[in-house]
Formats: sequence, C-alpha cells, structure tokens
Amino acid sequence: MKTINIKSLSDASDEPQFRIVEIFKSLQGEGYNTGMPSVFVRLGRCNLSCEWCDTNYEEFEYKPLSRVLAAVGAFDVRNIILTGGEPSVHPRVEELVAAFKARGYFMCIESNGLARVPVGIDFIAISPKYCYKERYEQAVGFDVDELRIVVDSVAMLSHSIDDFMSWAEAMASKFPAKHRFLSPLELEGQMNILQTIETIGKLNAKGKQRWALSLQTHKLAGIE
Ligand SMILES: Nc1nc2[nH]cc(C(=O)O)c2c(=O)[nH]1
Ligand code: SF4
Ligand SMILES: [Mg+2]
Repeated sequence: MKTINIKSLSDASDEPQFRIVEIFKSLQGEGYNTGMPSVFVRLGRCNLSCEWCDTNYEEFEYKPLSRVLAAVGAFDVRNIILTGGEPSVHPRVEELVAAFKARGYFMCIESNGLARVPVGIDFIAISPKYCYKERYEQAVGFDVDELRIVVDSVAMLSHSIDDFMSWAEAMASKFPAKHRFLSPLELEGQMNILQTIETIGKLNAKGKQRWALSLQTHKLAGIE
C-alpha cells in the first residue's frame, strides 16, 4: 500500500531559502585569519549602500538550505566565511549557521556590525563604515574577534583625519575586539596605502588601542 510521509512533506515546504550571490573556495584574504583556506558563502542584500562597495550583493539566486549545504560540502574545507552583502540581516540565517555547526564547520562572519550577528558564530569580524558614521554612533555594540575599518578617503573629504581617528577609537570602544585593523580603500584599482599606514601610526602613537594593517591580499594575489 502506498503511504504519504506527511512529516517529510511539511519539512520540505518549510525549508529555508537563502539569497546566494556565490559560493566559492579561496583563502581568507583579509585580517587576522589571512591565508586560511575557506569556503565563502556570499548572501544577497545589504542594510547599507556604500558608494565604493566592491560586491554585487543584489545579484543573487534563491537556494534552499539543502542545496547550500551540498554546494559547500563539495569542497574539502572546514572553515566557512559567511559574507555579503550583510549576512546578519538575512531571514533565517541562524538556521544556516546551526546546520553548518551541526556538520562540524568552523563559522566565521564578515559583518558591518549594525545588526547582531547570528548565534553560533565562532569568529566575528566587524567592519563599521565611516560613510555611515552617524548610524554607528547610535548603534549598539558587542564583543567581537576582529574590528576592521576601511580608511574611507572619500568620506574623509567632508570630515577630517582627526574626525576619522576619533570615530575609529569610538568604534573600538563600542566593539571590544581581540584584534583591530585599518584597511586601505580600493578605488579604480588604486589603494590609499600611505594614508592608511600614516593613520595606523598616529592611532598607535596615541597609545589607546593597538591597530595593525589589513590588506585585501586576495586582490593583490589575483585570487578570488
Ligand atoms: N579571498 C577573499 N577574502 C575575503 N575576505 C572577505 C571577503 C569579502 O568579500 O567579504 C573576501 C573575498 O571576497 N575574498
Ligand atoms: S556594508 Fe559592505 S556589502 Fe554593504 S554596501 Fe557597504 S561595503 Fe557593500
Ligand atoms: Mg570581497
């Protein structure tokens, strides 16, 4: 006799769908974990719209959880970097994190920090954006592993280096971090490296918190 499994039917219809821009294997190009072999899961949409953003976060396809797990499982890598866009604002992202954790993956997130990151993340990298400085002044902070701030030379035109530095220090207080980095801004293939290292030097001379350089090494190395 033919039977219908009602439970599996209802499970299937409740399967979360994720806005997937891309899933690829590469090396973490930035920050404290630079060089770590990783699968990047890039989710669509963002709660900000930085004019120099380097990611097409609006070009995505909806994929069910099972297909996301299969795509990641095809790579022989245990470290996942959830990025975007802004992964923290994706509906049901905590179910994606829980599914990866249940399979034993180490979960990292790259977030702009305006929303709480999902529970279960093992390594939190937050990148507050100076071009939205007022929103960050209002934001609620939280403990993170890594704080990484782009030296936004465009937004600095309407403020000043001193204003940028006190904002960066305010972010370091709002997001207590194990590691702090400044990164150059890449605009039309050029990076403001001199301005970035000068700013790191000035911040470190003030002696409040220690800052180091983070480069988008994947761009320099010609990898994804
Ligand atoms: N290799 C590599 N490392 C990265 N770290 C953060 C990235 C991002 O786009 O969030 C990224 C990326 O796109 N590629
Ligand atoms: S927060 Fe990040 S992903 Fe969103 S617009 Fe800014 S740079 Fe792009
Ligand atoms: Mg990138």
